[in-house]
Amino acid sequence: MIVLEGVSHDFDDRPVLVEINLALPERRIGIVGANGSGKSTFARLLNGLVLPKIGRVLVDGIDTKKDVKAIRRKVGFVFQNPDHQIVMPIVGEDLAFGLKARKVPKAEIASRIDAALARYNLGHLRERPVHLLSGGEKQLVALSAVLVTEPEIVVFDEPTTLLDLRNRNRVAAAIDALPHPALVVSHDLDLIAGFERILMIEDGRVAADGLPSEVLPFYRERMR
Ligand SMILES: Nc1ncnc2c1ncn2[C@@H]1O[C@H](COP(=O)(O)OP(=O)(O)OP(=O)(O)O)[C@@H](O)[C@H]1O
Repeated sequence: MIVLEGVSHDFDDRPVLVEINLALPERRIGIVGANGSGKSTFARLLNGLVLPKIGRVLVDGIDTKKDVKAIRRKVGFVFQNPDHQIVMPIVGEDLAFGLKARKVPKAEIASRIDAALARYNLGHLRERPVHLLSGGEKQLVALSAVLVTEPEIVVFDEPTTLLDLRNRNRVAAAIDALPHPALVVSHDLDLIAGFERILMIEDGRVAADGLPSEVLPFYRERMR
């Protein structure tokens, strides 16, 4: 479980997150908020991409400031733009990258990549140059590259924003089918409407926290 204790963060003395206290045990948590409200920063705190200036973020009791390597192993992060995440030119190489960094044996790397690509019927893309993939394929490859490292929790930062409707639906189905607990930052309210819990961030604070049926109508009203 992820816990935030008295978390505040600023960039160049400009407050971005203020006094956040949360325990996040649910399997599906959505995070909404206006542009610039602090959602990405919040998401990045959860796997140590951002370390809080004040307070602590704990993942299964481990402080992100104390053991960021362990946190990265536990919490996978899927970026809004897969181009910011995919580092190798060929799909299979990209999936191998994180496993090599974790010193996974060669034979196991091959079988884990096969299994990860098979999950989304992407096996035929294994030798494909990344730049030839469609947006939806790229996002699913980026998700596969995270899942192949076997994280316990997955954080998504606006995973459907860049996608057309068909690809958005593929990624939504992938998130839905994921056995992992997932936290999803999104402006796509349909994507998170079936989640267990929604956090609404406003000016760096948690302005609403509850069921989608409570928080989403409130958020829609705030955005009018
Ligand atoms: N690395 C950084 N350095 C300086 N300022 C930053 C940095 N990252 C974010 N900010 C600023 O912090 C504020 C919150 O940004 P954040 O990306 O967390 O918002 P967001 O809610 O995810 O926005 P959006 O919906 O537009 O993606 C913004 O004003 C942004 O410009």
